[in-house]
Amino acid sequence: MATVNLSDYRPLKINNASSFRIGIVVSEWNDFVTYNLRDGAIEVLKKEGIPIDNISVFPVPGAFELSYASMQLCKQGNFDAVIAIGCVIRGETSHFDYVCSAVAQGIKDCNILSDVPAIFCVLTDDKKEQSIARSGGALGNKGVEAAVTALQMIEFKRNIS
Ligand SMILES: Nc1c(NC[C@H](O)[C@H](O)[C@H](O)CO)[nH]c(=O)[nH]c1=O
Ligand SMILES: CC(=O)[C@@H](O)COP(=O)(O)O
Repeated sequence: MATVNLSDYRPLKINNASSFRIGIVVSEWNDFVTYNLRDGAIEVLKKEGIPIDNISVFPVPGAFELSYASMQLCKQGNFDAVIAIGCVIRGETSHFDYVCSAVAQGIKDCNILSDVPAIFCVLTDDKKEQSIARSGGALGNKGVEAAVTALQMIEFKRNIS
């Protein structure tokens, strides 16, 4: 299968990006993946003009905890967008399904129940190799895509205000 880098993007050139404040919640489970997602996101935010002091990173134990932490940040009102970063890799039991479903619903709830865009940057993979490929490997970096999405959603919100 041809490798497709899903993270190629053209600079967004967003107006007033220097005023944007971004919260990043990153789970430490599978940190060999989540830290690469985090770094990919931060690289894009800096490229697009977000001052590093406007980017706040908050670690949590696992993907399941992303919901609580992201909701807290969204409701706090100090950020223009929150990016939830995690990596869930299937094990032997159905625990994978419960964790993935819970965090997807939890981040969705942040969008519905708060006024702050919450970006779902959680890999839900069957194999470790799939996660590696999507966190700076042959298939790009989902953290890059999440950062682009965050900026686009902030601009969306400002355009409708
Ligand atoms: N197996 C993975 C987990 N499991 C831990 C849960 O996310 C959670 O921390 C625990 O159930 C306590 O509430 N977390 C991941 O992020 N990735 C996994 O592969
Ligand atoms: C996604 C998980 O929680 C997973 O790592 C748990 O592994 P297992 O299903 O083998 O207990």
